[in-house]
Amino acid sequence: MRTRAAVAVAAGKPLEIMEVNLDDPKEGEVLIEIKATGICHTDEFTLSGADPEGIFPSILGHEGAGVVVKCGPGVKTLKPGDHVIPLYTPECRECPSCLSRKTNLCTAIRATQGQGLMPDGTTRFSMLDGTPIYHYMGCSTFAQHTVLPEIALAKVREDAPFDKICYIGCGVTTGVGAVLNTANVEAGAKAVVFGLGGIGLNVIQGLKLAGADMIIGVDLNDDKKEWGERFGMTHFINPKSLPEGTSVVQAIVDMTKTPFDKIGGADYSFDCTGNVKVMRDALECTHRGWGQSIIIGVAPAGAVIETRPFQLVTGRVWKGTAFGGARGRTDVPKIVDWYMDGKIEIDPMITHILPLERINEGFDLMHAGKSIRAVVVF
Ligand SMILES: NC(=O)c1ccc[n+]([C@@H]2O[C@H](COP(=O)([O-])OP(=O)(O)OC[C@H]3O[C@@H](n4cnc5c(N)ncnc54)[C@H](O)[C@@H]3O)[C@@H](O)[C@H]2O)c1
Ligand SMILES: [Zn+2]
Ligand SMILES: [Zn+2]
Repeated sequence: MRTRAAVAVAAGKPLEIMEVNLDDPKEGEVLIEIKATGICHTDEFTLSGADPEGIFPSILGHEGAGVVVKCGPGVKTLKPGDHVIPLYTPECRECPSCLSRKTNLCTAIRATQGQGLMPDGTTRFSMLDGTPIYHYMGCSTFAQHTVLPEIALAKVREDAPFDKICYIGCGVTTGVGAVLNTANVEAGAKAVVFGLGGIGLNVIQGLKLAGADMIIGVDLNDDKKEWGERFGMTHFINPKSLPEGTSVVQAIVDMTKTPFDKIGGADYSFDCTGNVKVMRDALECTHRGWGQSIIIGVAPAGAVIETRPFQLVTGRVWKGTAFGGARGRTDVPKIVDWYMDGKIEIDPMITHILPLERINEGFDLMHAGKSIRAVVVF
């Protein structure tokens, strides 16, 4: 069939809207119609050329929601008409990683997904002249129709609006999941969130859901204070506004001290900036003996994190998380329920809605720091 897509023709170039060929789903694959897709920072990272694994031409996008149109042979758990959210972290429930119950990083299709291919090693998309177009993060949601393996689709309830729940395909789950799955934050905790963008705000609402007492947000942009407070942040620090000689680490340690606990430090911290210097501060502002710091941000190629080993010897823990530690097919439908039940918010974070033809404006808004999430609707 033919469908409409925004194609990333080369690194650093705007996306081009064009008609493309899309082949039928093969064994274990499903063809879906995308109804809405968010534009995430990671799409921008790849489009800019900074992603060493970026492949072109490709169809980017990994934060979508849509409807099943056609199932390939052997598909058992989905049927035409089902509402689904594509998963860049699939859940096969059969591989060593899935069976370990210790990670969400399913390895069933990892190798081909990283090469922009379906599990059989070929692509379903091509240009009208036959040139293959690569898949992206196994999802390629910047197309009106796309093909995914069955194990990379979460079936969700049919009354949930596509233009909101698409955000659960990455940003919401990453932020909320980092709190609930990776850090396992307990009620009463003191936590710090570095970077109050589309991910950090979801960490904040996850912390509120977990019952954290103190939620400190850190951002270089003062406009983010109001955004953070909107979702439950209790304190804000702009590192640029601290008194001369006070580090952000010292400021956080001081804020978290009590008459009983004169050591101070956060119980949990989250990096949502991708800056390795911020990651170090995030570790070092946590409490001696038990503080945990979770890395969510994606750093530039070749960047390394550093700290003194003594920080870990004295009980601090450094962790990272992908897709918020969520097992997609199991957890994503539950997060959709939380949204529909009003336990988490999405609507205010969708700051812009655009038609596919204007998708490049969504990237411009992100560069300018003007959007939390821009969503493309088909
Ligand atoms: N681990 C995962 O599964 C996963 C999933 C999605 C996104 N990400 C990554 O998460 C990061 C955040 O994504 P986003 O969409 O929220 O980005 P964003 O651009 O919307 O937000 C980043 C925020 O960090 C702030 N910031 C930048 N430098 C800072 C500094 N030095 N100190 C304090 N604040 C600073 C910015 O002002 C901005 O508000 C990105 O690196 C993205 O690639 C990771
Ligand atoms: Zn993303
Ligand atoms: Zn698996």
